[in-house]
Amino acid sequence: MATIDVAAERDDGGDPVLEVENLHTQFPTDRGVVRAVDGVDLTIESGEIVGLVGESGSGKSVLAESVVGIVEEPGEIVEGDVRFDGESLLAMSDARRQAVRGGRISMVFQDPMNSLNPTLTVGEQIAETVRLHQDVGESVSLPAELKRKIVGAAKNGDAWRRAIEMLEAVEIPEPEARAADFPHQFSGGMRQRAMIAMALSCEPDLLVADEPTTALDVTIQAQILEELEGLKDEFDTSILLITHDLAVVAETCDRVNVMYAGEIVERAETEALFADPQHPYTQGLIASTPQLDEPDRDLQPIQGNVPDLIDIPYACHFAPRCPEAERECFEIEPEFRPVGDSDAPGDGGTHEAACLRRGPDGERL
Ligand SMILES: Nc1ncnc2c1ncn2[C@@H]1O[C@H](COP(=O)(O)OP(=O)(O)OP(=O)(O)O)[C@@H](O)[C@H]1O
Ligand code: NI
Repeated sequence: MATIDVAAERDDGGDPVLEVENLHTQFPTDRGVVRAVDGVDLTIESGEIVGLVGESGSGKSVLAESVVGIVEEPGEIVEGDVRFDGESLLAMSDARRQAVRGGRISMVFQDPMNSLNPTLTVGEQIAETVRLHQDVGESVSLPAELKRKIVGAAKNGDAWRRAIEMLEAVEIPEPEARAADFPHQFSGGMRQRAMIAMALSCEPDLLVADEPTTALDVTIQAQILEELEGLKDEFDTSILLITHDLAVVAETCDRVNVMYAGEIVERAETEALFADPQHPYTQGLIASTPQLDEPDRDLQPIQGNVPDLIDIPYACHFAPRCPEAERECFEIEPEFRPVGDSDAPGDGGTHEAACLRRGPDGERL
């Protein structure tokens, strides 16, 4: 029996790190219940970068906050599950949940100034995270591999040295000198790198990055995304990358989930999504976004706005803005089904959309 357990523990390549199942997260307000996440399924396999895209107000950040456990009160998860490494985060004890979320899941936000402490040097903050993580490693039963890593880090020297290594890993020049700087002495791009260093310093299995480069100029953004990809390999971290920027997704992600008004409407390998977008919302998003390879193409904005998530009276949330909507779209809840050309590169039958008017093999219904 013991050998089976060990083998099962070691052989975890390709298993989902994160499984979000039928998740509903809501905020009660004076005006009614905001259904910010309204029945979302989403999976991240080990070693993947998975994108989550959609217009402002579609519920991306609330989904991320639900995964990381920082939904703002009185908001709460009212239905569904979030499983990490096969184990329900919602069902586990508070202590264990805190240990898992503190040690194995990290989050990076758009504005690092809100997450970095202005009164501590950057090095001190990263070192503190390293120390905290070492404590977690002692007090909780973690997989053997992770424990080895933690013990390794401790042996490597103190937390300060580890902090400098992390700053070096995210390519902060002169990391030893810069570790003694305060956050305001860093440029925007460097602060974002420092945030990523801090998030990765506990060697998480999952990094949730919510618009990590949106505030930065395009060149720095590209550099940081490239680094994120490198760090993913170096630290063996899976990444959920949230953005409203399709170009970022195209550059960085293995798979993409498109979110609209609290729901996922399409998911596919990145290549298949861009080569053959299926859901009218995804098609609208792509048509309204400048593409690197066709910078001169006319942009077609999607008509209308993301609806108020308080009371959506129609079955397909996109129906009122959809050029192809018919009466049934307002009445019948669309289920996910395979769409597009399953023989196309990168498809492999994993391209799915929730639209009554789409079927397999590029069928228009
Ligand atoms: N604390 C809160 N109280 C009430 N409603 C909230 C709260 N936080 C988020 N919402 C609502 O949930 C919905 C989804 O918001 P969310 O921030 O997740 O969107 P988003 O897709 O991340 O948008 P953006 O691209 O602008 O970041 C919005 O209607 C928002 O007003
Ligand atoms: Ni957001």
